[in-house]
Amino acid sequence: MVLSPVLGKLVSKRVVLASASPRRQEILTNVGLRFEVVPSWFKETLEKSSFAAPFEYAVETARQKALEVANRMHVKHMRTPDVVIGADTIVSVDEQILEKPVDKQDAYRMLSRLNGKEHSVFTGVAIIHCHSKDSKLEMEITDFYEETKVKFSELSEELLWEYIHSGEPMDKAGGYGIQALGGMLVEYVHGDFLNVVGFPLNHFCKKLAELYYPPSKHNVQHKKYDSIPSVDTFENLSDGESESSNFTEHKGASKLDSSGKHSSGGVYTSENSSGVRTGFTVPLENQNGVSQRPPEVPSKILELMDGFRASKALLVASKLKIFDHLKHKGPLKAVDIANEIGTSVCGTERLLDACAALGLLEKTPQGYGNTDSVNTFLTSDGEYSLHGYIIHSNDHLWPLFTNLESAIKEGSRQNHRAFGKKAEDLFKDYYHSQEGKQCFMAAMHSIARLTARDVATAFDLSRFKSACDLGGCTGALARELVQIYPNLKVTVFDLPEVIANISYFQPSGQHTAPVTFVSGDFFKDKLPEADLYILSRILHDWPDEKIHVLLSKISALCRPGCAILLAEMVLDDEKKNRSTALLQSLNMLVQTEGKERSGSEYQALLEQHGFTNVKIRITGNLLDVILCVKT
Ligand SMILES: O=c1[nH]cc([C@@H]2O[C@H](COP(=O)(O)OP(=O)(O)OP(=O)(O)O)[C@@H](O)[C@H]2O)c(=O)[nH]1
Repeated sequence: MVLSPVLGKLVSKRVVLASASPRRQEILTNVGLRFEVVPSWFKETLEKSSFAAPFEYAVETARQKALEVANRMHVKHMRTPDVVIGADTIVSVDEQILEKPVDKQDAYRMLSRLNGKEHSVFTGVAIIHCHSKDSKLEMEITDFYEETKVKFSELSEELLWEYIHSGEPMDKAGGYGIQALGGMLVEYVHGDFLNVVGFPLNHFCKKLAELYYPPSKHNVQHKKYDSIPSVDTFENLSDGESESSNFTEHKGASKLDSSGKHSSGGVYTSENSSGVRTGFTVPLENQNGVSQRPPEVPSKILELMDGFRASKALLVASKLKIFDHLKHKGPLKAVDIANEIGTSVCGTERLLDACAALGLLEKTPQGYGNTDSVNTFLTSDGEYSLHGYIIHSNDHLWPLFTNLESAIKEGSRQNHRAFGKKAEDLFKDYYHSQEGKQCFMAAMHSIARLTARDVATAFDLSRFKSACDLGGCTGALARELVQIYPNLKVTVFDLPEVIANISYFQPSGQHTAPVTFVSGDFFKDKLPEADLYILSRILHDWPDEKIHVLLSKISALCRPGCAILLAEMVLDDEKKNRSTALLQSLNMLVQTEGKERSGSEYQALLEQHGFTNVKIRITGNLLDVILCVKT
């Protein structure tokens, strides 16, 4: 994820959002931040006239909200959080500060003031880093604000009252919610939209970047409410990490005692002349006597270098069903999990700690527990479980990938090296045992479940009466299609050994229109007739020659107006951008004669068989979708 180097810094920390605002919770949850919500009890009653500018009021209120929560959590429960985030949003118009209206009349007064005019929305944000030392709370506080200008249209009295009666204004600064009905009142927005909604996410990420990757000294801004430091892209930041890069001290953060007062002296780590935090400085000179510093740590390279370790930790934890145990019995201590699954305590503890540090598990004094996304995607019984694909990756793809070097040298698949036998046909290899068959089907099923909605809705398919999903395996996509298009009759066509095993994957107790299953080999046997032929993750298994055989068979059955829907990872034409798809192409190299292709390559293949009007949708999910029509 693009922002992960910055937000990743918070993954292992206990983060608390000191706000009851559902909008702030949503904005931060949407970017994957995990935090507890502890609404602040601070009353927003600071004397407005004592602040020189409206933003100072918002910043101070945000600070007080966050300080109240940090102190309360430390004193009351002795559960000191690592980071507390507070925020306060106000509207400023004609030198007046507007907060949330107290009643409908108040909302009317506010909205009348804003009517037909431009106003400013300020959100003040405070980020407090807490440390408990000798049971005393030490805090380092960073604050900032963001301003967005919003202009209201000229609105009639009637419209204002209609809006007020909707109830929406009551818990919103300035008496409107730009993200909902209030959006209709707004003529323009200059600046960060989310700032108006209640949380300036962009500035927050930049502030984190500034805190965790301090700029070199000549860039440091000293003014209290100075401009945002320039950070080009978050992903390019070197995180210079190792464990020592946890927040220590930075320009712009002031050290506070538990009363919120600034204290002198402190825990500053030293900064060398280039602003790099070090414990001590080693002078380095090259042969010419010019002093040199080693280059910044290449975090992206290090991450890739070690990526296989993280993958394997995830695969092994899944294989050992650790996530399943934690879902049903967690939180559990390492020793209890080790006893449950029959593993060593020392090894299990290391694996659990690694999974926690990777953000998969939560580690608390009660033990280890799953995060929400692990419950959804990594346990074997989750509706959108990837467990099947993970086991396939561990047992099948991993051994193949260990032979990638040979695959590159030889340009061919490596089943013989990985599994000690000559590869026949891709599917014969998988289906040689009942276990292999079910493992492969579970893998395909889990990807199909996760992608089916996006594939089915990438284009409007409502004009088609019948569809045939060639190689449709367990019917996961077919079922999604009949749900979305109730008039569509869908047939799944797959090998007899697949059809014989579909009962394991049928949903229980769901009353959806039935899907028909027909067994056969799409290269050899007669295909069912249909208006729409679906090939989801099929063409990438095969070389061009085989694809031509299949497409010509389909083309022969298609009348004009019939269509083909492909679901594949589509490469960009220059083959340089989509790393997931490019890595998938290596995955096809180690095990098949197929490959991933670009949109133009698919278009060329399809057009040779009379399928034109090729449209491509990049879904943002694992599979992209191509629709083309027989002319
Ligand atoms: O367009 C929109 N403008 C503002 C909002 C919401 O308004 C409130 C602002 O109030 P405040 O900053 O005091 O925050 P509270 O909701 O009281 O929560 P705290 O516990 O943090 O004090 C805020 O919720 C904005 O989201 C909006 O929704 N749309």
